[in-house]
Amino acid sequence: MNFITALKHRWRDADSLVCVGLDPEPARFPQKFADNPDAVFAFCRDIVDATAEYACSFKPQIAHFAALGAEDALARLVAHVHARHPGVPVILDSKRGDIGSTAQHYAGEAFDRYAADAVTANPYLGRDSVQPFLDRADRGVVVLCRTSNPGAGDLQDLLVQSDDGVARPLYQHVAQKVARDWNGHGNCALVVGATWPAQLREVRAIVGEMPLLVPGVGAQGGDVEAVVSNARTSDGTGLIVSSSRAILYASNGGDYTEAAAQAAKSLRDEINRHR
Ligand SMILES: O=c1ccn([C@@H]2O[C@H](COP(=O)(O)O)[C@@H](O)[C@H]2O)c(=O)[nH]1
Repeated sequence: MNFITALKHRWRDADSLVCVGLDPEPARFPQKFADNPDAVFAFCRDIVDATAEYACSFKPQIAHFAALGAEDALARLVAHVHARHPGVPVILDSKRGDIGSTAQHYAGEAFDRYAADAVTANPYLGRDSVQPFLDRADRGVVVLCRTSNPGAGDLQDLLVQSDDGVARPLYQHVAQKVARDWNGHGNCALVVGATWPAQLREVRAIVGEMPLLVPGVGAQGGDVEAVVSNARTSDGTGLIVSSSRAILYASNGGDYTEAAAQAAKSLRDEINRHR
């Protein structure tokens, strides 16, 4: 089953648009992990198992593992999700992009080494840099469009001449390109931050039913109601609303799994009240 179909099944079966972000920061782990040499894997596994019933997907962020030399933990974590929670897609957040010959290896990294169902990709180098990801029709390609960070507009809002001769902000041009030209296999999605509700609405108008990965609720302060009302599709889905720190570190005490589960459940319920 391809990524987009698996995601749709999961939206329906879990009645959830919540994506649980996996951004390990050992300094924020509960005390019980202090002497555990496999703490990164063990903590993330516990969070996965506690939150899976409320999750439409998981999103490990690769830098959080690589900076710790924990790539092996990341590979085992993805394998754990596939084995214990089949049908819950894993989106590897690596934001890769390079010339085609190197991008080929980035696609191998995400889909073969880590067995991710989808990957985030940076479109800045152009279509050929994303092509190795696009070619994997069974996997998803989640292209950066209007990111959640404060400086997103520095470049993404610059006006560029689109193919139809009209000047548009770069993020709208990216949305148009991906929806009209790059999505031949129907395996694309876009990243648009929860911190930008007006832009979410504009992107939704451009891309139709294409899934949007929306980070920025929780720790970054994005408004859930504004996200859902501006960017859901006509059937009340279309969104992968990602939250990492607010779920992972809901408690650093002995109740960390219950607190994470509660945080994921309450985000799911809040989203569902508005869709
Ligand atoms: O525009 C973007 C793209 C990716 N991210 C990533 O999402 C999570 C957000 O973490 P929170 O703790 O929920 O703030 C993190 O891994 C980012 O690298 C993003 O925030 N914005």
